[in-house]
Amino acid sequence: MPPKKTATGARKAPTKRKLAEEFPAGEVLTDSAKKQWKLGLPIGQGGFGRLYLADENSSRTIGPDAPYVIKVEPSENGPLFSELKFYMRAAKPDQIQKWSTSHKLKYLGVPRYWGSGLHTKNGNSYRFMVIDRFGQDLQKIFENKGKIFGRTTVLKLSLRLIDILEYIHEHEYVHGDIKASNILVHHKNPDQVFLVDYGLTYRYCPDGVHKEYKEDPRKCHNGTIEFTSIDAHKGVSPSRRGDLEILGYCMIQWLCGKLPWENKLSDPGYVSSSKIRYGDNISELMETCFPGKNKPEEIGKFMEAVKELSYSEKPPYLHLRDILLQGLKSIGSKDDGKLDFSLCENGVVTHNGRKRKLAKVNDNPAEESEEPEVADKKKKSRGRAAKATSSPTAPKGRGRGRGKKK
Ligand SMILES: Nc1ncnc2c1ncn2[C@@H]1O[C@H](COP(=O)(O)OP(=O)(O)OP(=O)(O)O)[C@@H](O)[C@H]1O
Repeated sequence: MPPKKTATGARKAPTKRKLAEEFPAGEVLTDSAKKQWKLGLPIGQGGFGRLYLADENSSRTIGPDAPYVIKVEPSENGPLFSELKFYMRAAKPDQIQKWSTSHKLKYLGVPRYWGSGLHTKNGNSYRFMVIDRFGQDLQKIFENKGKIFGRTTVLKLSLRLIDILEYIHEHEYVHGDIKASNILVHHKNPDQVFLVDYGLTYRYCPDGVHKEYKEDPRKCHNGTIEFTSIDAHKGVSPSRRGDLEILGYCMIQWLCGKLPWENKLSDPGYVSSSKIRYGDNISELMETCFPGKNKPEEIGKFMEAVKELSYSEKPPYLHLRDILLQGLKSIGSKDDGKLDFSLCENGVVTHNGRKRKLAKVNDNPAEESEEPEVADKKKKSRGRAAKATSSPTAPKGRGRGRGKKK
C-alpha cells in the first residue's frame, strides 16, 4: 500500500523507514550494468531518499550543470523500489523516444531511466537510481507568482500532462499524485515540464488485466488530500480516471488560487464529500471557483468528460485535449509549445518589459488569469485578483460520487 500524504504533501513516515546517510561529492556508484556514476552535491531530499547531481564517472568534478540525478534510499525502503519498478518497465530512453516519434510529440515529460543498483557504505546497503536531472518545481513558481497561473499557461501545461498521463497509462501505470510540486521545469528549457515522483504509481493493469473496483476503508484518502481522486478517498485502487480527475483539481487550483475544500484539509471526510457533491454539480463547482461571467468553460467540460468515465474505461485523451485546445482558441491562443511562467508575478503581470498593476475590478479570476498578450488582444484592461474561495460551502447534492458507474 502506498504511503499516505498529509495535506501539505509530506508523506506520513512509517517508523521503520530510514533516511539515507549523506554521501560526499565524488562518491562513485556502480550500477547493475557495471556502469559507473559519480555524485555531485545533494540537490533534494524526499521523505527518506536523498537526491544528488550526477554524471558518468570521469576525472571531472560534477558541477551544477550535471545532466543526471541519482536518488538513493536505504535498500529496505519500499517506495524507491516501487518507483524503480516503474522506471525500469516504462521509462527506458528508447521506449520514450519511440513513443514520442510515433505520437509526433516534441518531447514527453517523463524522466528517462539510465540505471540502478545497490551501493554499500559503512556497512549499510543503499538502492540507487539514475534519472534525468531537472530544475525548479512548479509549486515554488506558483507560490512566487502569487498562486495563480494564467489561463493559456494552465491549458498548455495540462496538454503536456495529458501527453504524459496517456503514456504512463498505456504502460499499465497510473501516477496517483499529480500536483505542482511533482512537476519540474527542465533546467535548461523553461518550456518543458516533467512529471516526477513515481513513489505512489500503481500498476492498475498488470499484463493487461485491469484491477477490480473495490472500496477498502483501510486504504482511504491515499495521495495528496486536496487533489486526490474520489476513488482514492473511498479506498479504491487508483485507475486512469483518477489521474485525470486529479489533473482537473490542479487546473482549478492553478487558475483560481484555491480549491473549495482547502479550508478544511485536516478533515478528509469533508474533503471527500465536498468533491463528491461538487462532482454531482460541476456547474456549481465552476460558479464557486470562477464567480461571475466568462468562466473557463473548458474546465467544466473537462470535468464532465472525466466524470463520465467508468472505473476501468480508457480515457478519451484526444477528446480531452480537444476540450483544452478549444479553450485556448476561445481566448485567442493556441498550443505553440511555449510555457512562460514568468509572465505573472505577485499580482503584477509583466510583459515586454511593461508592468501592469492588476486592478481589483475584475470579478472573474479565470479571465483575469489570461496571459497579458491575450488580454491585450481583447483590449480589455482587466486585472487579476487571486480570489480564493475562502469559505466555500459544497453545494447540496445527494448523489454518491460516480453514481452507478464502476
Ligand atoms: N529529476 C530530478 N531533477 C531535479 N530535482 C528533482 C528530480 N526529481 C526530484 N527532484 C527534487 O528533489 C526533491 C526530492 O524528490 P523526491 O522525488 O525524492 O521527493 P518527494 O516527493 O519530496 O519525497 P517522497 O517521495 O519521499 O515524499 C524534490 O524537491 C524534487 O523536486
